Amino acid sequence: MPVSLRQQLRQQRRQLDYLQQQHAARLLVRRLSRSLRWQRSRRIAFYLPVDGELDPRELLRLALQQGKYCYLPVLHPFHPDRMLFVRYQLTDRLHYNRWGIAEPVPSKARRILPRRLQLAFVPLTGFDRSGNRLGMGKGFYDRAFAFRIGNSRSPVLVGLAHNCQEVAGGLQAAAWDVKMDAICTPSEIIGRI
Ligand SMILES: Nc1nc2c(c(=O)[nH]1)N(C=O)[C@@H](CNc1ccc(C(=O)N[C@@H](CCC(=O)O)C(=O)O)cc1)CN2
Ligand SMILES: Nc1ncnc2c1ncn2[C@@H]1O[C@H](COP(=O)(O)OP(=O)(O)OP(=O)(O)O)[C@@H](O)[C@H]1O
Repeated sequence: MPVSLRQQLRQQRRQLDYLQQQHAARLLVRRLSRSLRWQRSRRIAFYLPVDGELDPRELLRLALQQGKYCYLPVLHPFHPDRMLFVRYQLTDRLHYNRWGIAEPVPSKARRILPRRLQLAFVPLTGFDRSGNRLGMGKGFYDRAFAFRIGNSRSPVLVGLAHNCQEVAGGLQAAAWDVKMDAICTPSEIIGRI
């Protein structure tokens, strides 16, 4: 995997200032909350942003208000390369994982199997127009949604990204890479949701 490309893209998103981040997050809500896919989905995975990632928290608040079931990624307490999805509600206490990302407590009763999600918003460092994604480099999302490489069509995977995260020349996909069904940036939705 191209370490320097990942680093370069991470640096670019980190350089966006507070107002640019806020503006991007608002455009994202406007764009996605109108979509039929959003309206039809009751079980949705979000993430809590770090490192300049496009901030889906406004979208998360809207989903909670609308009575949807919302889930966040949590690093598996015993398997270092696995990630769980855990239900989140506004009153929940969050804990910081080893990379400083806030997570709910992964109690068994609140977990959901990734295949039961209807829609998942996926963080990324880079994307191309074919839905290829470059992540943080640990393969967590690729492993969690590996079943989508077969013929499964659900959940719909939507990568969220700032415009500056587009890799114009395209990304080389590895065999294990799970493609996004769509990429949503503040200015457009690329692909079908
Ligand atoms: N907001 C958010 N949550 C997420 C992810 C994500 O990309 N964004 N993940 C998506 O997978 C998982 C966490 N994956 C991560 C993978 C690497 C690093 C990281 O910062 N690594 C160090 C160096 C690597 C190391 O320690 O060996 C670094 O980049 O400095 C952080 C999160 C689950 N939660
Ligand atoms: N389905 C899988 N099963 C086993 N290992 C996997 C799987 N998917 C990815 N990996 C491993 O994870 C490593 C990192 O993959 P990659 O660089 O594509 O991560 P990423 O998509 O950028 O990261 P992330 O999903 O954490 O944001 C690879 O070396 C690969 O061996």
